[in-house]
Amino acid sequence: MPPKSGHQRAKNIDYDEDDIYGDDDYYEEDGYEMTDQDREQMRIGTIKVKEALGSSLMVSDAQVQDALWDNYYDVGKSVADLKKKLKPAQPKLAPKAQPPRTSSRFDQAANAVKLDIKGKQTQSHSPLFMVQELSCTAPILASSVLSHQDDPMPLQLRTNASKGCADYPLSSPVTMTHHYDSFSVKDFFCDTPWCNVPPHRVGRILVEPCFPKGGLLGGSSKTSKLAALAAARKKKQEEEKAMAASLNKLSETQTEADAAVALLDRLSVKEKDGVSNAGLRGGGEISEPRLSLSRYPIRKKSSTPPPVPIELKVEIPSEPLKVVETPTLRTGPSAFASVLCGIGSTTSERRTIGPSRFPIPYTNFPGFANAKPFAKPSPDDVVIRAQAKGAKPKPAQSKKANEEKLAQSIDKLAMDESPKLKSKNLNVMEEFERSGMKRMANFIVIGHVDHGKSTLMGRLLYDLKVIDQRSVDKLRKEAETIGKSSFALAWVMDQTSEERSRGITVDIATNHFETDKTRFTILDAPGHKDFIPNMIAGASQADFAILVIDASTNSFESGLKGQTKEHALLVRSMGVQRLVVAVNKMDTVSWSHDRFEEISQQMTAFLTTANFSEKSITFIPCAGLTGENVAQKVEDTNASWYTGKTLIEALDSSEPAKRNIGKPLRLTIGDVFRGGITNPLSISGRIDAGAVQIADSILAMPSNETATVKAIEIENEPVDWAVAGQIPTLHLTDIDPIHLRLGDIVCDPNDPVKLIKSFSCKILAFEHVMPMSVDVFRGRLQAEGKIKELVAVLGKGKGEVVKKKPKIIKPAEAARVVIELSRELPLEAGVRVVLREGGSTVAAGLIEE
Ligand SMILES: Nc1nc2c(ncn2[C@@H]2O[C@H](COP(=O)(O)OP(=O)(O)OP(=O)(O)O)[C@@H](O)[C@H]2O)c(=O)[nH]1
Repeated sequence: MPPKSGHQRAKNIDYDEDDIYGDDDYYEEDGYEMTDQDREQMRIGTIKVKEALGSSLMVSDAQVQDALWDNYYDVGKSVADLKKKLKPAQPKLAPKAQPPRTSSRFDQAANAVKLDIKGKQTQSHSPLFMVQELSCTAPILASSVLSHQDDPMPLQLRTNASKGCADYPLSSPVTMTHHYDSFSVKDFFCDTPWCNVPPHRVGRILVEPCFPKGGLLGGSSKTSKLAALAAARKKKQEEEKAMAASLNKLSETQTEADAAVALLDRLSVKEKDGVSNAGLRGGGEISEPRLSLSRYPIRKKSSTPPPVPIELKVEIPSEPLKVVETPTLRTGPSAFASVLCGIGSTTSERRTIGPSRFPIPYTNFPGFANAKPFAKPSPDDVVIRAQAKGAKPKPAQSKKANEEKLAQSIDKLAMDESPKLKSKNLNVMEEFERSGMKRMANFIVIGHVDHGKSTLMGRLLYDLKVIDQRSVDKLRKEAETIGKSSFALAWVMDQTSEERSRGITVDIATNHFETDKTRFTILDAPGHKDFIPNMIAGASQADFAILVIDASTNSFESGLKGQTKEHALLVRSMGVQRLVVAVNKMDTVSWSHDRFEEISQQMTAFLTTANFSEKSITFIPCAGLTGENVAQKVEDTNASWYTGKTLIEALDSSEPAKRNIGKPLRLTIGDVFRGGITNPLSISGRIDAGAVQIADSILAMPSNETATVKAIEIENEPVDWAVAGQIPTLHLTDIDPIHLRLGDIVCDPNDPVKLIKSFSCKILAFEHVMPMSVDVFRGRLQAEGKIKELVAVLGKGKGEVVKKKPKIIKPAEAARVVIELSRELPLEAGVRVVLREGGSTVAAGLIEE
């Protein structure tokens, strides 16, 4: 039978729903049906409890069963419970107020529980609290706080030792009935099993340190030092204690010789009235022994008995111990000191000796007092003066002259690290003519983006065996891996990772090939409008240009609106006169003759208006991807209408550009190389005019710094000289790399290019031009500037003045303008510049005298 109210409650905490439910939702009423086994246990238990209680206590069956229920049928506990419960109530002691400092953590926890209980009580008038299970092996407080709103019961605290605690019977298993106000922490824990554990069975938890103690093998040395200090203090205290104890003992047994000896070690006797320590050691009587507790540790008593008992009378001072003065440990004077100073051996004697006891040597000699040994020059001085008289007098030199001489000598000391370059003093013009070398030509490949410039050049190099099959296969494989297999040939020219990943050319790429007649340098320009400045830089080095046009439907037309026209205009502005127009991708239009004709006509019309002469323009149909009509004739039957030249043949038949070899050196720097082991600093670029040879001195502008040409290479071959039209690599010395930048001009130091900030030039307008801000490009050199003045509109043919001081120059008009730069640039007459504004080219110009 369940307890009278039938309220068996259990705290039902669903941790997952912990946050969802409020406090009241935690407690759930479970109806509990007693099993047959319960009933049988209850019956037997009731009989046993009643037997145990005997007739002394009047107890009802219900009470017994309540107790048994509460104690899980434990007869002993139920008996104890009932005995306690049915005893007349003891007057209750008021719980002691615990000082806050001594309250244990348990107390604090219990207080917290109490507060919690109080809080709950304000909601329900008489809650029942049960501390259900307390494990004694690991005393963890498992409290189940149960509330029952409908049951106005007084506060009950019920404890129960778990099964494992049967060995430790509770001294007073209780069912306490208190009003909640009188509930105290002491009551709360009074019957906990661990309170009654015999001391000898109380276990101790030893916490092993996680880390080794400080010391040699690890840990902080700080700990070990502190430990050592503490140990030293402890030891000292023990010693003092031992000393006091031994003194006490000594006072009782003064005659014990070994005790006296031990004590002697702790005694320090002050020297008094000339009585030395030696006297004490000699066994004399000690008049005033003083203890020096700190200096002399207690000597361990020898296990062997002393051979001769020494009788000593030791007076133990009755007064408190005083710390005595440290005995003087100074030794007596050495034999040498005694002889020299004639001092007695005792300290007192020494102290009384004054300076009079140190006689100054030689003072007894006659005339000592009047002697003036330093009045005359020393024998050494006499000799030096005599030598000085014999030497010739030096001419007086001014300070400045001395400094100059010193500087000269330092200059002589300075090591010339670079071996002096010897010039062969060649007549380069004669050498060039005598060499019979192949014609040289640099051409720039221009055209709208993706019209197939790089592919065409890759094919050209491949067909001419400049690159081998293996390299092309490798490029094709690499291109396939990123899904751009059609770009494999283009990658022969586009070598940077950016160019390959983007599939466009970014900067000028150079390569070389040669035919029977000519050595060609390819300058592959980017087609994208963002890289026009790079294209301009390439154009400044070109003798002629290949304009690549995509023949496929709509591509040609979109190119005309894009960079096809702009590039053509720019190269013309840069002085390029000859143009090979490669009508590319003819395979995409099945080698349509009509398409080729259409493109040729439209382009001729445009190019002639851009100042190209018709006879200097050649149209070649080709397909760079397939290689048709590049190096080999096209075999496609659809192309039977074409009987003209291949692209290579067209290039080879072009007239070589005129070379200005006889003019002063002008080289535009196209590249600067640093960090080579044998050649730490090199530049490359096209020689626009003049010639250069090894050991020549050159001047870099605008830095205005000179350098020496250490060596020259053309197409990786060492040479002694290079002339206009070639693109050599010059290895330099005697200059800091910071003075050399792309676009700078290398010139003859005897005939340098001037730095100018303002100039007059003839321009060809591509857009409307008026007084405005422009970016001025001279190859890769660039500076901000302003068109300050529109001087005149010029006739296109002869350049005569058509209109003075125009307000605006229309596209395709020629004009003379004055430009002012924000900074100085190396510019001179005959140099071509490009004027750009807001990302588009507005005009190209030729600087006038
Ligand atoms: N069908 C066909 N496709 C071609 C031909 N030539 C080039 N292409 C393709 O055209 C695309 C662009 O070729 P590129 O050589 O990179 O063009 P590009 O003019 O050098 O491009 P940018 O240097 O970025 O201006 C590639 O996918 C080529 O495979 C051709 O003759 N026929």
